[in-house]
Amino acid sequence: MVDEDNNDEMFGIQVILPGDDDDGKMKKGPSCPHGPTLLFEKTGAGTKAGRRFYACSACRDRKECNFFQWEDDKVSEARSLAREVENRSKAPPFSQQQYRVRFRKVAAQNEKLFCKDCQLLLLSDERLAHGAHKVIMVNVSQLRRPTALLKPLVSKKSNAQYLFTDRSSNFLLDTLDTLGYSHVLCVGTPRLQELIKLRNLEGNHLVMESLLLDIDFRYAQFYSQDEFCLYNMFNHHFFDGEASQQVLEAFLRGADGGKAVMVMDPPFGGLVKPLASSFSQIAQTWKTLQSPEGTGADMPMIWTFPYFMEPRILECLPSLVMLDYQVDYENHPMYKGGKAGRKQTPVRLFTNIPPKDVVLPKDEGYKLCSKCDRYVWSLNKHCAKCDTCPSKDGREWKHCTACEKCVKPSWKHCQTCGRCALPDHPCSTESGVAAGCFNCGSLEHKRRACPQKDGRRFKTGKPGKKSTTNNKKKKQPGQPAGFKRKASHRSGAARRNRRDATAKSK
Ligand SMILES: C[S@@+](CC[C@H](N)C(=O)[O-])C[C@H]1O[C@@H](n2cnc3c(N)ncnc32)[C@H](O)[C@@H]1O
Ligand SMILES: [Zn+2]
Ligand SMILES: [Zn+2]
Ligand SMILES: [Zn+2]
Ligand SMILES: [Zn+2]
Ligand SMILES: [Zn+2]
Ligand SMILES: [Zn+2]
Repeated sequence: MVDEDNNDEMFGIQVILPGDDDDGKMKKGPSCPHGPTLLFEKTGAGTKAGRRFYACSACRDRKECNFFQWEDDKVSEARSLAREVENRSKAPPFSQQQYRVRFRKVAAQNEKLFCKDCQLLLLSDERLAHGAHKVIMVNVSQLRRPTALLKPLVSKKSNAQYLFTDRSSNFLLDTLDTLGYSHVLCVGTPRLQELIKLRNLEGNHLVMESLLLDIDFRYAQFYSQDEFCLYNMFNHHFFDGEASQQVLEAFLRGADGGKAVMVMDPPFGGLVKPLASSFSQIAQTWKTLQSPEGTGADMPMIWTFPYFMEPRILECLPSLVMLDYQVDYENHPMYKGGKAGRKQTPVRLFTNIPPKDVVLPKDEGYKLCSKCDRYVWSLNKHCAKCDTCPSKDGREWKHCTACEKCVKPSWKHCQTCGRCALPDHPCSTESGVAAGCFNCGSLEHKRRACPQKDGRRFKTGKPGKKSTTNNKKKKQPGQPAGFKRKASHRSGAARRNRRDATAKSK
C-alpha cells in the first residue's frame, strides 16, 4: 500500500501550491466533487518547466475521480455547468443538520435501524423502502461506536480507512491525557474521536473536547455540527464552507486556556506537500486565535505516517520529529500487530511535542535513551560515533566507519559506489556517482525521467532488465502518459518491493 519512494515528485509529476512560484496569488483550481483540484506539473528531463494540469486532490485513482484539465484549457460554459451538476450529485444525501435530526429520531426509536447496504441509520417509516436491503437493529452502545458499525472504506487510493487497534488508540489517548490536552482535533482519526467520547462517558477522566474533520460523510450521522466537519485534508476544503470554518475556529478558540492538539492519520499514499500545507493552515488558525499573552509556540500535532516518509515530512514541516512508536491497525493486512506479540509495522508518530514527554510503553519493548533524551524501541541501540539512536525501521542498525554513519543491518559497504547498500544493488560507475535509473536500471536517465514511470523498481541487479508486469491503464485524451500518480505504483511488483523493504526487513 505504501512505497518507500512515495513522494510528491513521483513519476515526474509534482504538485504546485499557492506560493510555490507566484507569491501566493495562484488562482483557485476548478472543483471536482472533492473540492478545489490541485495543480500538478509534469516535469520532463532537464530544467524545462512541464505542462501543468488540474486533477483531484483526494483520489489517486481515476476510477474514483477522473477530473482532468490542462491549466491553459478553455472550459466552455456547458462543461462548467455539467461539472457543477456532477459535483452536486456526489454530495452527501443529507445536510449535517438533517443527519442530526435523523440521529435523534433513530436514537429515540424502540427499534434502532441501520441499513448495511446504504450505511445509513433508518427512521422507522423508511424500513419498507429498504426492504430488499440488509437492515439490522442496533443498540445504544453501537450508536456510540460508528467505526465498528460502518464498513471501513478501504480503497487504498482514496479513503484508506485503516483503524487503529485498541492498543494504539489507547496509547494515543493516554498520552494526550497525561500531557493535559483538553481539546483534540481529530483529522482523519474517527476512532480516536470515538474513544474520547466513550471515555468522557466513563466519567473518571478529565473531559476532553474533540472535533472530527474527515471526508467520510457517513460520520455526519453520528455527530453534531460541533463534533464533525466534512473536510478534505488535501486541499483544506470544508464542504460546508464558512459554517464549518466557524466550527473549527470556535473549537480552537475554546481551547484557549486549555490545551489543543491535532492528531492526523492521512491515507498513507497521500501527497505530503498538500497535507503539510493543510495542517499548517489549521495550525496558523489556532495561532491567530491564541490570546496575545500566549507563548507564541506552534500548535502541537501528531501525524501518523510510515517511517520512510520521514525525509519528505521533515522537508515540509521541519519542526516535527519522528518517534519510535509503532502504530498498528486493526484492519490492515500488513500493518497490524501479530497475534503472538508484536509484529513490526512501519507507521510512526511525527510530532512537535518534545519527544522526551511522549513516554513509550516499557511493556511493549520501548526504553528511555538518556543520551538522546527520548524513548526508543528496544533494538534501537545508541551509537556513540553518531551520537544518536539511529534505527528508523525497528531493526538494530550498525555503524559503517567508511560511511561514517549507521546503516541498515542488511546493507554492506560497496567499494564501487563508495557507500553502503543492499548486496544486490545495481552498482554505479567508476566515477563513484550513483549511476542510472533506480527504476529500470538504464544508465541514460535518472528515475525521475524514467519513461517507464509506473513505479516499478529495478530489482534484479541487472541494469536494463525490465519487469514483465505492466499494468498500464488507458490515459485520458491529451493527458500526460505519466499521469498515474499513485495509481499503479501498487502493482504486484511494487508491493513486493515494499514488502521486501519493510515487513520482510531485508
Ligand atoms: C488511515 S485512515 C485513519 C483512521 C484512524 N487510524 C482511526 O482509527 O481513527 C484515514 C482516515 O482519513 C479519512 N480520509 C481519507 N481521505 C481523506 C481526505 N482527503 N480528507 C479528509 N479525510 C480523509 C478516511 O475517511 C479515514 O477516516
Ligand atoms: Zn475528485
Ligand atoms: Zn438501504
Ligand atoms: Zn540514543
Ligand atoms: Zn553510527
Ligand atoms: Zn558504508
Ligand atoms: Zn555498488
